[in-house]
Amino acid sequence: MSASKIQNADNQASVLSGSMALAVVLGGALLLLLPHIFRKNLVDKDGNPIPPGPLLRYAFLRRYPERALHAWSKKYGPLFSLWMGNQLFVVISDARVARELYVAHGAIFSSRKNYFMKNQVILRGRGITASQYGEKWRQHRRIALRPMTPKAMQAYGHVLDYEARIMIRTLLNETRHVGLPINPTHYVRRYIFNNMLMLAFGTRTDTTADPLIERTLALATEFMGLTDFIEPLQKIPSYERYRGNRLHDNFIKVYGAMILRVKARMDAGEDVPNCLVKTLLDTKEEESLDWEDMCMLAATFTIGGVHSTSSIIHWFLALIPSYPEIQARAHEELDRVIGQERWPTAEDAQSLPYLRAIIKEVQRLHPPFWVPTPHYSTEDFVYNGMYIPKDTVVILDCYTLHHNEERYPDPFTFNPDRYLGDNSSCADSANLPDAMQRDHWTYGAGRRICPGIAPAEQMLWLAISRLLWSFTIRETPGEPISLKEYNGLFGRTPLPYRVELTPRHENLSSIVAGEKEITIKF
Ligand code: HEM
Repeated sequence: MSASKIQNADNQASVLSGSMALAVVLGGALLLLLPHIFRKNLVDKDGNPIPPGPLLRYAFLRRYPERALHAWSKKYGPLFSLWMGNQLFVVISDARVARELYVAHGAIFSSRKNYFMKNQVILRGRGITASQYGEKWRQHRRIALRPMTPKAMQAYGHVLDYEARIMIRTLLNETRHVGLPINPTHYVRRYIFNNMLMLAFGTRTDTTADPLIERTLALATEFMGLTDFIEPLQKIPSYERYRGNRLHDNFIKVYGAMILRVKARMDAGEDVPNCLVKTLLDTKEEESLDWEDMCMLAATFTIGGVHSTSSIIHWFLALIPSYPEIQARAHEELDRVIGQERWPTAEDAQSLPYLRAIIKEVQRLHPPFWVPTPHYSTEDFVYNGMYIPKDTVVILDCYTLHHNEERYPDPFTFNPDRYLGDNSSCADSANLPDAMQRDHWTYGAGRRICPGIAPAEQMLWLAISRLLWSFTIRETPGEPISLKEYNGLFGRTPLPYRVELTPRHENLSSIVAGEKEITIKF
């Protein structure tokens, strides 16, 4: 063999050994990566496997996560599992399974994962919503529920009534003075925000331009937007971590200042209405509450109520112009039962079944969250031969639950008729023994079910019944409202829109006139 041939053969051999080494390295890397790419199928000591689910692991679910969950539920059934990184998720898409796990076995499925961002950095284990199941959560929830008992809510009746009047009056004035059409966002948010301020702090804002509204809503939006990121990065300083710490400090600063103002009013002998903060100040020694407990409770209570409740009113206003025949039926019921001389009050709810059905149907088709706050399991459990290990995140797939054809025939159609004959409140409906009879799952389920259902239902009733009594609500010509798109990954509000509000009664101005806006100075 000539010297040059030998040289070529050597070259080829080294190229070959180079590519083999590369293949070995890549193969090794792939082997190491496989467990991070594909699901792990765990089994318990009796051989029960975890619920079936997709083959791959996911870092996160993109926009419209409900669509992916719905598709998977069709493929894998009403209880499936999903790996998000190294965390096992179990997804419930059926009413009976939801009741079995969340209600019948609530002692196992009522905790929260100790998420880094929301729980550890921002709320520091406080504020009910992110607290793990246990004594502190139980104690804080019991305290927060005090201003929302049926008796306490009766005492608030006139407050909610008053705020609904102010909302309609402001809308009427704006449509008159500024001209049509109108973006309802500010008005609806302020209505709910004032109610929440009364419930939490015994105070209100007297103008839509009050900077307090923007400030606290911005904090709430930031809270909802900040989520966890990859675990090793959580240990090192990062911008996200800085934002979480800053939000914690801002909660203390803003809500702490508001608590101190209530205290100053109480110290000055002012008759502060019953509210969460008054309860906290009165019982802080007896309940051993520290300053962070108080600030975080006030913050999450306010945040919990504002976005969720106002989002449903937004969806109602976005939706109703597309259904003139449904709006006409609601107007007919209002004219027949209430008439023109007065407008609906809280006491009229039982006499207006079609209106109540509309509100339930809006909540079914457009809840503020398709995936309510996840629960976390604290013991191993076997359901129907499927193993749910301790430390599993459990989520309620409300999109699939709310589009179940057996429970809601023709589920994608907005059809309030399906709720005619359902006289129960959402709170009572959640306690029905047959989960398939429950109206909807918008408020979650089990021991962590939303504690604010009673005020939320009353706020929704007063707002929606009075909007319908007062106005004909139409889409603005040339500005179609999207009912498919929405803002937010976890919370859902419609994209910004404007509607035309045409007063239905000559005496509307005199009905909403009268009382001056109350100013309560902090
Ligand atoms: C229409 C309005 C509302 C909706 C749709 C709603 C929905 C929810 C949902 C789905 C949960 C999670 C339930 C679960 O973990 O299973 C929740 C929890 C919570 N909500 Fe609401 N909510 C609303 C209004 C309110 C109001 C008005 C308040 C306060 C007065 C409030 C305070 C809370 C609190 C403190 C929690 C945490 C409960 C816990 O973890 O134990 N919510 N809400």
